[in-house]
Parts: sequence; structure tokens; C-alpha cells
Amino acid sequence: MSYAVRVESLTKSYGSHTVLKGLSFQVKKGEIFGVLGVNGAGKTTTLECMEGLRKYDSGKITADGRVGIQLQSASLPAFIKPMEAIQLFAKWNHTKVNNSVLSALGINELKKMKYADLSTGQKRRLHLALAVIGNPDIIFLDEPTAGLDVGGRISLHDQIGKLNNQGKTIILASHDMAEVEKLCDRIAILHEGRIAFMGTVSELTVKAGGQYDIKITTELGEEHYTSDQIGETMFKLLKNYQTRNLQILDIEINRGKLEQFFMKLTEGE
Ligand SMILES: Nc1ncnc2c1ncn2[C@@H]1O[C@H](COP(=O)(O)OP(=O)(O)OP(=O)(O)O)[C@@H](O)[C@H]1O
Repeated sequence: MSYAVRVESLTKSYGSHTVLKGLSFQVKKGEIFGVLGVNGAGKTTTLECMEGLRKYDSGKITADGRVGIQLQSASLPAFIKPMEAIQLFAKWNHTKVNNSVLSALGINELKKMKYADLSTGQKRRLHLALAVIGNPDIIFLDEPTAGLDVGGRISLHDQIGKLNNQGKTIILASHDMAEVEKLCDRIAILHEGRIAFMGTVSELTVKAGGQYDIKITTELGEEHYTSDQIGETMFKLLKNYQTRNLQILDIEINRGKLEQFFMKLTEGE
């Protein structure tokens, strides 16, 4: 099979509330696939059905490989130490603890701490380590960087990239456009139980009009520009500021339209 997970006509209701209305998509082996949507769009439900943790009403899901899961919220006993949790999970998985994974995720530094004393970022790193301890082929991450500061996000993104470079397929849920833009090969945007968009971020950018908003701050204040040829425009702008002998204090570039397009899709416009 060239795909890691195949989802066909997946439906799921909670009582009379139909959350998934026939989703079909495939996740290719070795890719980072993002499931996006606003709060309540059904990202966690989709992931949990794919993980085999939640019953669905109809459809078919096939996974090819061992699965590792990081849930959206998870908790361990307050007094357990990170290494005890790691050893426990390794035993369950009939596997040996991979020390390179532990050092990559900075688990060794947490050795002496109790679970209850770990920060949000440290807990997330531990949960990711527990998800990958069984050497899975497919890793599910539900909003892996929620609640993390900038440093924590960058470090976790780095670890996710490294796991992907080792050939792991990664499926992550997020509502952070910047996160999926940085990490994902392809994304599916859920809206009202259906897939409103599926493709690469570049395809989404083209659909959205491919416009960048640029803000340049100098001692004279802020100046705003838009461009669909970011490289060329930035080159010209920087030359222009140099000619005008203006010192640039800050540059901000946003895929403004991409966020707007996401809002438009998810608002059903
Ligand atoms: N166990 C449950 N019982 C009843 N309704 C549920 C249950 N789990 C989820 N729902 C409802 O299903 C819908 C989708 O929830 P889900 O958690 O899958 O969305 P999500 O996109 O992951 O949201 P978030 O971004 O807030 O995590 C929501 O309206 C939610 O209230």
C-alpha cells in the first residue's frame, strides 16, 4: 500500500448531532498531513476514529503500520517520574527504550521530576516521547503545540520534523494556519462535517489569491505593501530602503489572504 491511512465515507454523529458527513481521504506514507478546522469542526473526532479509539457510524478506515498516539489532553499519575512512565510504556509495547529519542525530546533533563511538577511544554514533550516509544510508523498528534510558548513550539516542531525525516507518517490536528503551513505536506480543512479543502498549502495559497501583506517599520513609522511575488518585491523594497538610507527596525510578512481564505471557508461564505 502506498498510503498510510485510507478513510472512506466516514460518518459520525453524537446523538442527533452529525459531526462527520462522509469524509474520504488518504494519507500518503511518509507525509505530514494536517487536519484543520475551527473549534468543534470535528478534528479530534476524525483523528480518534482513525486511531481506532472512537466508534464511527459508517465508512471504512484502513491503516498500514504501527500507530502511536498523542491525545489532545492526557494525564498521568501525579507522582510518576517521566522515566517510570517511559519504561512502563516501553514494556506495554514490548520494546526497548530508545535513548536517542529521549535525549532528542529532552526527557533526560526531567528525570528527577514528578509528573505533576512538569510544565505544559515538558508534559507535551513527555507525551510525544510516550507516543513514539513503540517505534510507530504512523504518529497521530492532536494539537501538539497548544498552550506552548514560542520556544516550546519551535522545539516541538523541530522534533516532529525529525520524526518525519526518519520516515514516519505524521497526522496532526491543528487550528493554527502558521503551524500547518510550516509543517504539513498536505492539509484537509473540515467545515460542517465535510472537507472544504484538501491539498498542499501552496495550492491553498494559489486558491486564496497568493497575496502577501508586508509591513516594514523604520524610524519614520510603518509602511504597508502587498505582493504576490514575495521574493522579487522584498528585494526591490530592501534596495529602496537602502537608497533612502532608512534603517529598517522590523519586517513582518503575512499570508494575509490565506488566513482570510480559511476564515471564509470555515464561515461558509
Ligand atoms: N463525546 C462527545 N459527546 C457528544 N458530543 C461530542 C463528543 N465529542 C465531541 N462532541 C461534539 O462534536 C463536535 C466536534 O468535536 P471535536 O472535538 O471532534 O472537534 P474539534 O475540531 O477537535 O474541536 P477543538 O478544536 O475544539 O478541539 C463538537 O460539536 C463537540 O461538541
